[in-house]
Amino acid sequence: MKKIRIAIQKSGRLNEDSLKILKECGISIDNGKDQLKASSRNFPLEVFYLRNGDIPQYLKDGVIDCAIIGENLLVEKGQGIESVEKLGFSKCRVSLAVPKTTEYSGIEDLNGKKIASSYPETVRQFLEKNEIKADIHKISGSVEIAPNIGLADAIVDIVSSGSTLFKNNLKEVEVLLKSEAVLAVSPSIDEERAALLKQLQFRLQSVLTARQNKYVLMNVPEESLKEVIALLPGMRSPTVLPLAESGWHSVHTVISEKAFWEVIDQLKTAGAEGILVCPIEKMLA
Ligand SMILES: Nc1ncnc2c1ncn2[C@@H]1O[C@H](COP(=O)(O)OP(=O)(O)OP(=O)(O)O)[C@@H](O)[C@H]1O
Ligand SMILES: O=P(O)(O)OC[C@H]1O[C@H](OP(=O)(O)OP(=O)(O)O)[C@H](O)[C@@H]1O
Ligand SMILES: [Mg+2]
Repeated sequence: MKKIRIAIQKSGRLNEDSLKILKECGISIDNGKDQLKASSRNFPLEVFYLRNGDIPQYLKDGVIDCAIIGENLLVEKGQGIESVEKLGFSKCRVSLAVPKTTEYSGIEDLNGKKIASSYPETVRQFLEKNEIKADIHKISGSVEIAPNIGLADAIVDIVSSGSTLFKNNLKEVEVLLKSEAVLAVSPSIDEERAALLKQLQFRLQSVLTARQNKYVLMNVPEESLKEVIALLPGMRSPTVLPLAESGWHSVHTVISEKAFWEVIDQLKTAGAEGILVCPIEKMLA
């Protein structure tokens, strides 16, 4: 039986969360230190530990079937590679920044300027779309230093908290794209492995949905029951069980975390007490 070959980043921003999500999918990986390839004991899967930046080419060549990579790389190097699942971690944006002291009134200001970036293709597409003629200077790291040493007038790089820009006296003026970790698939995946990919996706979806939802339990007096149930944006409808003390009920439901914080005060006002919020491990459609 064939195994599906998945690439994850060897070390860096994506490594830990990629291994974590596979583990939550119930996939155990025999992971020796400094190993570049490992197999799963309980799922027909082989893991290849590679540089994030090299992964799109491996996918195109068909030597791996799928990978967890930053979505931004698909714009840079991923023509023909499909992203089949957003994974919700490593959220960032690719932005253009200029020195704080530069007066910036709009994209036209970039005409004739020099832009340093590790993502030249992303910059090229952005300039072409906006009909700007500027020089692109490719550097592979420490991009934020470029304007300070006179190498460029602007930079395009990844921004998350913005603290690297801040420390280098730069300001973010354009967001080129937003990114998060995704499951990307080789255009030449075969049928047998595509079926395994579907199984993997099903597991990933159940983990991702579970992460976004909470199991909520609360005690509700008889007179508040109708009002509380009306407030709950549940899946189908909540479970209502009697408490040992008469006139009281235990109400159980699943709520998306965001929605929960919106209704919590209303639930308390309506008479709900002893509200417990528990994580869900898996949620199957
Ligand atoms: N500061 C950040 N916050 C959130 N996500 C980030 C941040 N920096 C990068 N990322 C995301 O994580 C991915 C991997 O970034 P990282 O810097 O670890 O690797 P890389 O520079 O692409 O390197 P390599 O090719 O060496 O593996 C990026 O493509 C991007 O999608
Ligand atoms: O907005 P912030 O939260 O400051 O994050 C942005 C920084 O994070 C990334 O670098 P990373 O730390 O991955 O180092 P690298 O350049 O060695 O990849 C990116 O290249 C920025 O420099
Ligand atoms: Mg980086």
